[in-house]
Amino acid sequence: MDVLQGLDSGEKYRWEVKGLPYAVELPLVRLPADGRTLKIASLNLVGQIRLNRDLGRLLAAKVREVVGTMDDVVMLTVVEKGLQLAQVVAEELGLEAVAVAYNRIKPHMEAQRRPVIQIGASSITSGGKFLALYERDMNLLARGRRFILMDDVVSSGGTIFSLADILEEVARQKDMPAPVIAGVFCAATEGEQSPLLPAPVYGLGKLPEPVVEPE
Ligand SMILES: O=P(O)(O)OC[C@H]1O[C@H](OP(=O)(O)OP(=O)(O)O)[C@H](O)[C@@H]1O
Repeated sequence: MDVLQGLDSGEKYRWEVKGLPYAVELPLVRLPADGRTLKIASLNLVGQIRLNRDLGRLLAAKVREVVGTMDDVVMLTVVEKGLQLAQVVAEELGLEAVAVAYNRIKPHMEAQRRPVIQIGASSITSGGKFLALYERDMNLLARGRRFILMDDVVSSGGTIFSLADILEEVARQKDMPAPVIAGVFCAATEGEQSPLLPAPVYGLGKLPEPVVEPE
């Protein structure tokens, strides 16, 4: 069964996840990266209702197993491709809200009048980017004692490092103790994970190492 319904053309990677009763046929795509071309299996969960639901339920079970009670935990996630997955996980865990890092400062954040944190980041797919956190999410994070970081994919770890930096900055601005990250959760890890990541990474499945293509 191809839950992506064969809507992507071209070569595919068959992605299998323990506990998921079907494999997912991911398109292999080529990305520009520092003057090179990287070939990756593209997991894009945007708009994939069934896949987000099924992966989200599995991931929520993993969070419960690792983190235990959620009473003191706030989830921090990041736009764009991880957001629908985070929604399902949060619903499964009974959370009323999660903190979200946006990819830019937006007008409704009233950055001239209210606190906003913006930091640089990078990811395998986007290269250089920005993450922005605004007042409401800063205040939500300030209620946490432990934190979990949630994304669809962890590859170079650049996005996760920047989410951890955001948490540190919230702690600094809110005069909180150093943040305790109880785990990093994702649908898939890609390639080898950096040993410097701020917490253990719990992925449901693995994506193949990106391949540098010859010029
Ligand atoms: O471990 P990394 O190398 O940081 O890669 C993983 C990140 O890259 C992708 O996001 P992307 O930057 O493409 O942004 P988007 O989700 O807004 O499209 C993905 O959704 C993760 O957030």
